[in-house]
Amino acid sequence: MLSAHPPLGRPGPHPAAVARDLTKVYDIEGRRVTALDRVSLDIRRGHFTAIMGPSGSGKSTLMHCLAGLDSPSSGTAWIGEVNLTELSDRKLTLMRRDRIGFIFQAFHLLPALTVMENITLPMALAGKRPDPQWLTEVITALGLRDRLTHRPPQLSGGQQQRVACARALLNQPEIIFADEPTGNLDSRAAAEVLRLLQHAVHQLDQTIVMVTHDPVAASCTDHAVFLADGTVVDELQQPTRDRVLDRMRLFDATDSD
Ligand SMILES: Nc1ncnc2c1ncn2[C@@H]1O[C@H](COP(=O)(O)OP(=O)(O)OP(=O)(O)O)[C@@H](O)[C@H]1O
Repeated sequence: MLSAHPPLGRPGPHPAAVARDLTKVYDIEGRRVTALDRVSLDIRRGHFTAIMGPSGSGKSTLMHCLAGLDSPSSGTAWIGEVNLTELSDRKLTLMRRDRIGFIFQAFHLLPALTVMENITLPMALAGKRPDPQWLTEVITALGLRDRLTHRPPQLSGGQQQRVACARALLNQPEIIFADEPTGNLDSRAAAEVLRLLQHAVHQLDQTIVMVTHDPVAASCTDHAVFLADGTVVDELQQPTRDRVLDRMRLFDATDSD
């Protein structure tokens, strides 16, 4: 299960996740669609990484392969030292449950459960008890102390996404994958969720990978990776909104060529 992967040559601690030559080809009624074409990438531990690119560029496919939600046609994905492509389905399920956190655009909370029950459910299903001190810290950091007995339908979208963030953080996963986490929120609620994700990375040492279309969201990250046609075409360190917008305009220019 443990195997070394070739380093991309960057300094720093062992990456939280690694892609090497990840390729994903879909076959739709005899028509082959290459969603990922030999993508190699290191996700740095303790960093906030954005995955950006035009619609259909392969962002979700890359995230799903890195998170063990989908299997590549060829190439390898690691979480820490574990090669996902060598895991059985059962071990992959345990890996996702125990070591990976997820935040989705549509929150995916259970409406009949309270906020507290939603936050603690994944750990309860894994037969684990949260560390009480950490639970309090997460609930406080996400501003949910007064909401714990509420149910999701009683909350705004921003509040629901904060519950989903708390649920993802509680297990202290090695890495959190967030798929358009601000896609359903107005700009104020989005800014709040992004601030909390930044806080989780910089104060709580969490690693987060976020797929986003939004240059403002990308500007909250430490590193933006740009995909086009299933390949990595650019990366920006400490991206600002304007630099991300400039990069996105290049895609528009290429599209209209
Ligand atoms: N299950 C699937 N079956 C067939 N083709 C797929 C499947 N999932 C994705 N694709 C194709 O793979 C390519 C990449 O899709 P993907 O969803 O990863 O892109 P994306 O960058 O996340 O797009 P968006 O920003 O619109 O969500 C697209 O051409 C898409 O049509």
